Amino acid sequence: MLKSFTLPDGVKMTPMLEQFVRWKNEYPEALLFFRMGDFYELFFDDARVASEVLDIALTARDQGKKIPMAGIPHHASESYLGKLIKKGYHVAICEQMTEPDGRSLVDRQVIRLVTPGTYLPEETGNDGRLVAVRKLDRYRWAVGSLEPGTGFLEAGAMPLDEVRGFLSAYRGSEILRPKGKIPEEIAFLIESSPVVELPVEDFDPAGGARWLQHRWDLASLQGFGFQDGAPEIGVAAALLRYLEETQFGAARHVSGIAPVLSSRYLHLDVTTQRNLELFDGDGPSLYDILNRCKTACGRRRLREWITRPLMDPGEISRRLDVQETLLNSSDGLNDLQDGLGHCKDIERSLARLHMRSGNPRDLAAIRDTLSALPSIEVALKDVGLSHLLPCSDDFRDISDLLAGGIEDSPSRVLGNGKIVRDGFDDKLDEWRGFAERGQEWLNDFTQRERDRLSIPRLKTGYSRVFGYYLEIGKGSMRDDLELPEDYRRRQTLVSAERYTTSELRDFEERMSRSEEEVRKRETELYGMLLERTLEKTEKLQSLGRALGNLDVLVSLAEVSRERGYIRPEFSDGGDISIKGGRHPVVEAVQKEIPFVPNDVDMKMDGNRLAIVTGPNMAGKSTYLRMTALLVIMAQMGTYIPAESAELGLCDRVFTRLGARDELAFGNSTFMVEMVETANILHNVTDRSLVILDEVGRGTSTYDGMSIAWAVLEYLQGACGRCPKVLFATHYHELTALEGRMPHVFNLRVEVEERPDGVTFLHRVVPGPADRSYGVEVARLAGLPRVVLCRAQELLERFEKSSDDGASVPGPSVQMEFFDLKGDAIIQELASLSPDDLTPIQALEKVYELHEEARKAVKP
Ligand SMILES: Nc1ncnc2c1ncn2[C@@H]1O[C@H](COP(=O)(O)OP(=O)(O)OP(=O)(O)O)[C@@H](O)[C@H]1O
Repeated sequence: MLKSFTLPDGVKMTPMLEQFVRWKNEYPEALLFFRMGDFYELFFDDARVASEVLDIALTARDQGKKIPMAGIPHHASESYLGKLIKKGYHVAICEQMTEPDGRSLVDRQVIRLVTPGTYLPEETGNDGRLVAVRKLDRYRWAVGSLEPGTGFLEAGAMPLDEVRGFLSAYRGSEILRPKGKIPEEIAFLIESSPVVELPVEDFDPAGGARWLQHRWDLASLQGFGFQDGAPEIGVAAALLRYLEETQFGAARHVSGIAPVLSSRYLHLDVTTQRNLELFDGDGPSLYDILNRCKTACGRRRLREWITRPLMDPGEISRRLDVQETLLNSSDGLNDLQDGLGHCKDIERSLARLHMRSGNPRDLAAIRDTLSALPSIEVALKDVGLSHLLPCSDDFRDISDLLAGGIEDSPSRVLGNGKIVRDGFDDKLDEWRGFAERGQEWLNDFTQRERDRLSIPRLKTGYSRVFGYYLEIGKGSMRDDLELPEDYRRRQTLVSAERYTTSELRDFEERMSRSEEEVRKRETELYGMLLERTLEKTEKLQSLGRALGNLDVLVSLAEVSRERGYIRPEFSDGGDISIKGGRHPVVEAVQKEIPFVPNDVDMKMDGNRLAIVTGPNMAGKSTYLRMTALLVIMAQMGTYIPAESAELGLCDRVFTRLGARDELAFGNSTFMVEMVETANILHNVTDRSLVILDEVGRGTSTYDGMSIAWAVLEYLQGACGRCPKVLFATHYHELTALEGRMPHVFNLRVEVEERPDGVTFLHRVVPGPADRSYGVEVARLAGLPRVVLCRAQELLERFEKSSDDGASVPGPSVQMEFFDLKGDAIIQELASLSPDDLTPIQALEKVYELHEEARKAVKP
């Protein structure tokens, strides 16, 4: 519980401070942006935080400096807000609700609570997202996500590994969860995210369903694909309610809910997304290579496509068909890129307008996009792809209205610059004309007064405090100067006197009225344009979605055109056959060395477990990753870098490649390696592709090799599934498994041995590698000569003693461990049913197995 805010000792309560304290106590966890004229002021601790995070001056409101204060100009508040939100702060915006009249206290109210997940900055690209998670029981979790920027709400119930994938896909989002201890299964995934704890009742499915039905005026949510009582509905309702509560209004742009259907997508768990560097990595990611999108809607959608490749061949084909059409028409592709270049992020603009953080520029963004629509429509029609966009006629009325109504570059803020175009509204034009003619009148008046007083240097001017005035410099104040009777002194300056007259006062009144009228009328017209636009929310949202999808398809086609990708074919079986495959990122980055294409051939009922050996640096990892990336790209429905490819659909890509993040949470490298391996072994399916790079490396050679061997054995048969596995290893002993185990085959990455060292050919060919060349690679890396010589000497000695079966135990000793006796004991153990044994029987069994095991270890 946060302590309620009280004024520090010695600070005198004033009406304004009373207002501050009241609002601060309503939102104790947020920094309070307290609007005072043209500034948002922060006080006390909030001011200290803001001053430090934003690097702005910390001043004080009172002479005793007991009220620390920091100010942010209202018109520049967005960027400051962004910095605070990025650091995880919540900000409550407390606005002035009445105009200051100099007499009574201005009324103030908090009108919006900005949080990391609900923040929609004016610049696109850093949108927040809300994610909610709730543990249902030992096996199931309910999760959901809400994109305030587009209004997309989804929810689902799923097992832990899928939840982890889901959470990792949306890492860094604001997480909503029921109050209580963080379930440790997901702790490492959410610990670095801003987390909001809500009462458990907020996640109640029945209450949530009732609320959503009422909210959307529906009798049931079954139309969205949710059964009555589905637990994920509670999560969805918690998300939407939180958004509405922070925005102080109905988020009308969230108008439905989609199920998270794990069977619809190729599942990529947290580790895989990171290991394959789909989005971030040390260098460019897959996203970076594929992203040629022109719009923020497209970039958002591309991320989604990469995170969730498809499982439906029909849907994949439809995406590929569009790209094929675009690739057959270079002109069409270029025209579409041009057209999309004029589109803005209308999904976000709509959301911002709904959430009251929008401004006239958001209407201009919608207008610009609608204006670009006809040219895109023509380009699509020319290539026969009209069905990809809603018809532009649907938007003609709103497009014309906005085109005629909104200035080219309207002011962001109402009442501070032009928003509505001249010629759009007679009344507005009239008042504007009046205000403009005012300047002419003032010029005439100035001239008249100069003539009347014979002071050619008499001036007129305007100050916020004193209004319009006539100014006579001290130098023009002749002794005989008699000021006309209607001159009233307003202000005395060192060098001049300022006056007003009744005529000037009348003018001032007329001017201020006309400015006020302009502001009023413009606000009315803006409100009307806004309302008319928001009436089209659903249509505009689907237009935004369609433009985003089109942008991705155009982007992918452009990359394929440039890099010579091909269309993958899909087959019903589960085989993977790729001819001349290339790694999309390595190929793009490594410009000076041509990428050596390689084949991948794995059969469901034939060779499906490849043991990939070869020296360090030969290209084993690259080959493994390439295979995974090509499968992912193909199922995203994009062309791939290869000569040809025929693929069966994969439902999961698992990878065990490296360990990074979790080290920070106290796990050793080996532990992380084993946890990830365990996850794979538990969840692998017939249609999974498993990429294992040097499993067992993190421990002693014999432990490591034993584990690697056992893992392979398990994947080969004991798991009861038949996944496709690529297993890169330096344990050459494992290559002996080809022929001993069905489905296992060897691949090696070739090198050329020369007298002066080795050359990496990066070519993957059948068969096992004969040795590691580790010492040669160490030489290439520049290890001191003396170390290299010693290493070579030791290597020869180890190899010799291994051959002799002498002091250094050879791998063959270890291999026997897995032989028949051990297997028999395991079989025996597995067949036991512990619950059916009496304690005596159990003890007897332990003695029996112990005896067997002893014999197996010491025959
Ligand atoms: N097919 C290829 N064509 C061109 N260059 C390649 C190819 N494969 C790999 N390389 C280059 O070789 C480098 C090393 O590759 P990679 O990391 O895959 O080797 P590795 O065999 O897994 O090494 P280690 O066993 O040390 O982990 C890559 O960074 C890349 O620059």
